[in-house]
Amino acid sequence: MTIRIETVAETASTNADMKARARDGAEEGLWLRAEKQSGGIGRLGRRWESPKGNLYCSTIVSCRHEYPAPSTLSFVTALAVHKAIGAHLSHKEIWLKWPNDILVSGLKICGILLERSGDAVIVGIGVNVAIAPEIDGRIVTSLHKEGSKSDLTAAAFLETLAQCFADMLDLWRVSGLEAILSAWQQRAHPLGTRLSTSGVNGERLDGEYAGLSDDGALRLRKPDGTLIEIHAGDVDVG
Ligand SMILES: O=C(O)CCCC[C@@H]1SC[C@@H]2NC(=O)N[C@@H]21
Repeated sequence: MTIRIETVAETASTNADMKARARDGAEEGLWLRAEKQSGGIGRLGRRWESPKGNLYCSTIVSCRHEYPAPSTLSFVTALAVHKAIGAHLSHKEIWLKWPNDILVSGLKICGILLERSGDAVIVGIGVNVAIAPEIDGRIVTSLHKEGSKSDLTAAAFLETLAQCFADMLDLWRVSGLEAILSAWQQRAHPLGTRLSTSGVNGERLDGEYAGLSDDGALRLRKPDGTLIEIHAGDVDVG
């Protein structure tokens, strides 16, 4: 796959732009990056603060029935971001948190948003490179705060990320979901970590992390010992 990166100074949302490009026949390998976004979109209809200094980018993945389910691209993307962050913060503990969060020093450092567009999936990634804006009232972190080179730019980080993403996409297509979920679980916070989940209907459930199911659902051990599977929603550590 040939990687091609296009950068604009500002747009509303790189995901929205990539959807339009997908309708015009954009091909895999294309990445759109904006130096800032005026209408960045987060998961569950939230806003994504997008000041200059951080990475805002989107790419496109074509899906076919012989590949794993499109929704599992969230694990592929999280693994790619994890690897790219590891390349710039080699001495830090970097954990994956279901469904597609990356935690550095226990704090959120990026956001991933997958959107369907016909037979393709638009993968949107925001990474706090230089600035750590408050996300939903939570303290978050950035690559600079965690000790990356202070001159690391969003553009340079995307060069690393686009290659990591191409590698993980290959693993997903060639070795399948089992290999991806196994790699994901090796990089997740420890088994037994206390989690608090909020489902789509707002219902909260507390329990301990007990790994993933074969299709990528979150396994949660409730205080009474029963095991449940979570297929959608948000998860907090602790
Ligand atoms: O809520 C989240 O955690 C996901 C945030 C995803 C933000 C990225 S920034 C690049 C792309 N364009 C958008 O409008 N959103 C995604």
